[in-house]
Amino acid sequence: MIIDDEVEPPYKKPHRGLPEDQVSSTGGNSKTNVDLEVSEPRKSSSGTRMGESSQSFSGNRGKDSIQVDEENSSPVVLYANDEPNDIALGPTRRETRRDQENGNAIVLRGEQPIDDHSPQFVMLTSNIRPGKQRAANAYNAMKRLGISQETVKPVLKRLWELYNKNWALIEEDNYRTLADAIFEDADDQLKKKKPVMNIDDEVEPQCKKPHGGLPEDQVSSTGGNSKSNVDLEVSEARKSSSGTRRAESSQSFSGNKGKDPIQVDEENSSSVVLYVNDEPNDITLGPMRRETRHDQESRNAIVLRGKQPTDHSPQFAMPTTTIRPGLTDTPQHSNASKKRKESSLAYNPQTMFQTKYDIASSTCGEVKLSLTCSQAQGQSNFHIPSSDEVLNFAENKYRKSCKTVGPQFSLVNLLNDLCESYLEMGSDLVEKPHINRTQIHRLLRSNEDSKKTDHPEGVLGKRVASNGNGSSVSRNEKKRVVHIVNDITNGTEKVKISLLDEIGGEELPSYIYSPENITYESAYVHVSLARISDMDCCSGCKGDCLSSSIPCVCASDTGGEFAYTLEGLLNERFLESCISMKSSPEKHHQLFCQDCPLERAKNAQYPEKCKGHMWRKFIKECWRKCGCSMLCGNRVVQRGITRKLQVFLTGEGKGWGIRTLEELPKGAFVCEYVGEILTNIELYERNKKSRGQDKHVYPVLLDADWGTEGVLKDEEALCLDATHYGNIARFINHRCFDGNLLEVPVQVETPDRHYYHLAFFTKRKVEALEELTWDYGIDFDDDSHPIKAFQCRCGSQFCRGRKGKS
Ligand SMILES: C[S@@+](CC[C@H](N)C(=O)[O-])C[C@H]1O[C@@H](n2cnc3c(N)ncnc32)[C@H](O)[C@@H]1O
Repeated sequence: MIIDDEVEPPYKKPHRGLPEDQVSSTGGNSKTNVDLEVSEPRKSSSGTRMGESSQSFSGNRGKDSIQVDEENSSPVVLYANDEPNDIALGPTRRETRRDQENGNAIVLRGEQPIDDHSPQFVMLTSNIRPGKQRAANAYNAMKRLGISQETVKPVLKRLWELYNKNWALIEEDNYRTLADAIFEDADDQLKKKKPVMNIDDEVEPQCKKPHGGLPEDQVSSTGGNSKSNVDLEVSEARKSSSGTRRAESSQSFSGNKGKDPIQVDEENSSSVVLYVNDEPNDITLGPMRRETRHDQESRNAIVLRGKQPTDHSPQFAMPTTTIRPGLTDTPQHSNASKKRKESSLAYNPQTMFQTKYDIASSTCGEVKLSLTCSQAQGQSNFHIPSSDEVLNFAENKYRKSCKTVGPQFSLVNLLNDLCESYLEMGSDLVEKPHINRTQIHRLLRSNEDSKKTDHPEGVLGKRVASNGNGSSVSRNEKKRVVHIVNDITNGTEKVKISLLDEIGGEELPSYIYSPENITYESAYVHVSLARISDMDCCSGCKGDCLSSSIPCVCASDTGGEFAYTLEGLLNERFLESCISMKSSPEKHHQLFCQDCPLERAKNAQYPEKCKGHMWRKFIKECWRKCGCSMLCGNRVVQRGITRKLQVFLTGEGKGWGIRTLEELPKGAFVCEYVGEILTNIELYERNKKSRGQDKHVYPVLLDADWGTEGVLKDEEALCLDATHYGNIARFINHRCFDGNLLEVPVQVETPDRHYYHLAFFTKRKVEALEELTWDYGIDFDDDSHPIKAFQCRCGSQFCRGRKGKS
């Protein structure tokens, strides 16, 4: 293979994440298909073919990972040192390295490594496959934060799928989302992993598993103590007192506020008990029970307070824990500590925050965690605050930000918050350095913008220098919290539906995901085979009713023509007529009840006259008594969600919304509206109780058939309320007139039209990543309507609710 120095490098700007001036590539064009490589400087004489010693990012370390087009290729060989798990955030050596033999190739510039752990980057090869290259870029960016490729890989893959293979979204803000996802992952792992080990036994062999959730190489160990260290230990409240002494200067948090701590270190220690309920913690979304629990024995508690549980509240999920001064550096643990320390330099959020922690788990479900927070080191004006001071401060902070234990609870974050509080309390600075994700984001961005350093502390240092007070982050600055939930359906739908908050600042929605409607209490929903007459079903059909030349009886309600096409879309004629009915109801039938259940619910004694309900076309699907298969083309809504959808934070003052991750053709079924089936009376009762205080409202009326029969009984006048139980449709926002979805009543199991399914279909082709919206049909001037009006921010030129209620 010939290396041609003269040839224009194909990738001039190899890496979005790396400052351009730090990486350059030479080398010629080639057809070489090269996996991203990191290799030792090699003795290879060819200089062209990657030898045995090369390591590829695709995981085949030590193997020959590239295919070289012998004739045309000239790979750029890039070297990185072979230190595993290095801290990536250290200043790096400014240097240029070359493949000695071929005189080409890698040019890596950076600063001198401060120590042996400094990684060196990496790599560009000519004609790297774009996907691979972008993956490698991502690995690089993360590596610079000390996150190993092994850790990044699964998260990156997940994000990549989540974003529908859209690399740009992953690369945005210098991989901020990726970094966040890795954090979340680590948090999740921490939460999920059941601790194992009797914490009372402090002998070395029982601390085999250093960390409840992270792989061993991701757990760091505290080094020595310093005056500014904070050591937190998390374990079951216990009586043990042996082997737990730490150096005199170590400081522990105490939650017991003046009461006797759980004595561990007789001289210096005090303990904190964190109580969180102990149900499995995998309910991602749901109203949360916030509670305070005390350990009877120890009388010590960090109190996580919040609202009283509601009827709908699932419980969340952490083992009972105690925080107390360090155990991990005791002689008994020294081997394990050492081992952990050796491997602690891989990904570890705490390393990023300059905070280290030791975690050990026991066979009886306890976790011991020691946290060292070292930002305070070197701050001349730092004093060690009292434990009570810190706890009060942290508790207040939590109260203010409503950070109660919920689905997003993370022990690591909590500990980190405590550390931050410690720093804030201990520092005399007006503005304090919050070393948190916000900081990391800023650092990432700063890295990209300034292209000056790989070292976040370097950036910090400059900022510190710039304002002269040791800090760059305003205390009041709003924290940016980015959430990613992989599947909000908790596996109840056939497809996963992710949730993404790229903006931050919004709590995760609080409700229970339900894929199907469920009666709350009094609603009359009678589903039985006996109610389905022969005229209502096609018991003689087989297979797919749509494939028959003569439509079966199930099409009779839709004029002898099925509502669906062979492609599974809503029939154009049917769709257009529904759209027309909705957009100009006056031209079509308005139905008026003799005795309107809505008005009755408002005023039972003197109900006002019915204001009218829009008459709708129904789709009647094949159902249980029909002979066709579940794959029949006339069973679309009942097969459930099939499209790739995502809940996202809209950032337009509308709260969460839904978007599609794939292009949707016109007439595509998206989802149905699922909630609790309530009577109107029940809905009014709920509204009365909430007194309009709820931020968002989630009811829809099932009034498509009101007024066609005589007087509807209260238990037959129904609505769906997705406030507490609902599916993804609860997130669909309103848009005046030109929303891209249309709601259509669908009969799926009963001919009774007072209960039906409300299904959403696209009114037109919808592009990937477009928000999905429908017109709620709100009268923004009607204050008495059960679906409360809001100040509309739909952005439509036809908006009729801009001046509505705020
Ligand atoms: C069914 S929920 C939709 C999901 C909601 N955005 C959320 O975050 O949970 C309806 C509520 O969303 C908000 N909303 C929906 N469409 C809106 C719009 N066009 N402008 C402002 N707020 C809107 C209103 O608060 C409304 O009560």
